[in-house]
Amino acid sequence: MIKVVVCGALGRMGTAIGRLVSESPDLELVGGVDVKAGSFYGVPVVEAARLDAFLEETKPDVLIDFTIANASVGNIKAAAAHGVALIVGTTGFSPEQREEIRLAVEGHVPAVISSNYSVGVNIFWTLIREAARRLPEGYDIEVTEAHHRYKKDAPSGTAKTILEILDEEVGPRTHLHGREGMMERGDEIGVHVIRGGDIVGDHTVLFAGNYEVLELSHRAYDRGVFASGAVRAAAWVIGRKPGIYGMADVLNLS
Ligand SMILES: NC(=O)C1=CN([C@@H]2O[C@H](COP(=O)(O)OP(=O)(O)OC[C@H]3O[C@@H](n4cnc5c(N)ncnc54)[C@H](O)[C@@H]3O)[C@@H](O)[C@H]2O)C=CC1
Ligand SMILES: O=C(O)C1=N[C@H](C(=O)O)C[C@H](O)C1
Repeated sequence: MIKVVVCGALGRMGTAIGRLVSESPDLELVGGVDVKAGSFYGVPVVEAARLDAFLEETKPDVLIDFTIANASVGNIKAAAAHGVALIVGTTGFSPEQREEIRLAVEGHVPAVISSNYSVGVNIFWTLIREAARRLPEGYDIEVTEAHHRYKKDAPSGTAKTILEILDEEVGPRTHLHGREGMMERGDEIGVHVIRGGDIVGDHTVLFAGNYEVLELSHRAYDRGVFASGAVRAAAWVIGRKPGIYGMADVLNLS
């Protein structure tokens, strides 16, 4: 059995992941970590300050982190120091935090890090790459994302990954976050963020040319799509060489 600890256990994603882990025949949920102690699915949730001691006590094989960027970096460092493999779904890292994570993980433990664990979004990213690569010059590009009212980071991690893909395929362009006032369109990529209600996660890329628009969209209807991808990654990561992997590696898309 693969022993799993979930960081952010009492959050929206932690709850969904904990349920799937507790129902899996191959995984054992040994506990959770959150800001306050509690319990979930019959196992303890310990306070964040007790993470090191909890890893020492329970000796999990994998830690799944869906928290918040500032907390996640420390959780990743703690797991790597204990030789625990990682699944990281948290978004909103700064470039400096990404570098801290790279240094903590590389050469120490295998880690899957992805801004989106849904199968559909991982295929969506490949379609965006393909469209950006094949379309001739002259198409204007706009990225839109919509999420629930409680989401803290903007733009979403998934939208940032979309921008990285577009930059790789069409060359780096300015990312213009919203528009207001008088301005002429240049060759920037417009980025637009919507926050409201209980929207689970919508992303759209528009390639607008003369007399035609190519629009690629993904819409998540339930967090289960992210949770099941993260749990699939947790089973996959065990026994891999130390280093950073993406969900494309788990799904064999690369
Ligand atoms: N990669 C993916 O597929 C997905 C990523 N996410 C990302 O996952 C993260 C969490 O999202 P939600 O579950 O919606 O947020 P949430 O706010 O519902 O849950 C986060 C939980 O982390 C806890 N937390 C904060 N500091 C902590 C610490 N030091 N140690 C342990 N727990 C701590 C909070 O108390 C909270 O319970 C966000 O960054 C979000 O963008 C969300 C959905 C899918
Ligand atoms: O916070 C969320 O809810 C989500 N966050 C991820 C992101 O920032 O891209 C993935 C998904 O869209 C849901």
